[in-house]
Amino acid sequence: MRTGSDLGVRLYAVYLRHDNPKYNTVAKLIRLGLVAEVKKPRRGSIVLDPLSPFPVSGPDRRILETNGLCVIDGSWRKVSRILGRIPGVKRRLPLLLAANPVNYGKPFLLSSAEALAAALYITGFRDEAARILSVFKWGHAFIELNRKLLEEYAGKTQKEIIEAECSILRDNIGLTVDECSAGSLLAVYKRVLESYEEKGR
Ligand SMILES: C[S@@+](CC[C@H](N)C(=O)[O-])C[C@H]1O[C@@H](n2cnc3c(N)ncnc32)[C@H](O)[C@@H]1O
Repeated sequence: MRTGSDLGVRLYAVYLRHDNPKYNTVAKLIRLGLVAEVKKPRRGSIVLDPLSPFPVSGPDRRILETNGLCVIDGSWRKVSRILGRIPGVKRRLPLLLAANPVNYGKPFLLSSAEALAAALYITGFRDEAARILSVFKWGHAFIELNRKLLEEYAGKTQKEIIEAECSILRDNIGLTVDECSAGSLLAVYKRVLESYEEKGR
């Protein structure tokens, strides 16, 4: 079996063990040797944090190649408080929809496996993204559901990705041109996260 280190990108997880390991996506990826568990992110690695103002973008590929990619796996109720204290090159993902059975169709907040796969896809590691998703029964649905969006973001700069997200949100939730910026997108995503925290997912 291929391991995290021969996927082409080193994948890491800070695994906080907040939920049932039977249903946890990172627990499975660690078990299969596709992701290495770490106590804190490796120096210089990209850390996936939904509250970063900066989206993962094409030029991040070089950082992934040299320093790897890290996910912080915990309960959505607790993880936002913890994320702020974790060091690293923080990146959020652009707008995508979850395809896992718990949150199917819901925007922005993805399972750890989906988040890793999305970052890999956007930075041009499509085979690696497919490999990560292939170990879940529902994994293929993530790319199918998000193919158009992923293609729109893949290889683009942060500025281009923010523009793409703004036009999607303008069409779907009526965000106005004046409002649309990295900061206003972050405010939208913060509200999404707060609603998850309230519902206790
Ligand atoms: C909060 S944990 C929940 C994991 C879930 N229990 C599971 O089994 O996969 C999900 C992690 O994936 C990453 N993630 C998910 N959605 C993201 C987004 N929109 N932007 C950046 N990172 C995201 C973050 O590291 C986040 O802490």
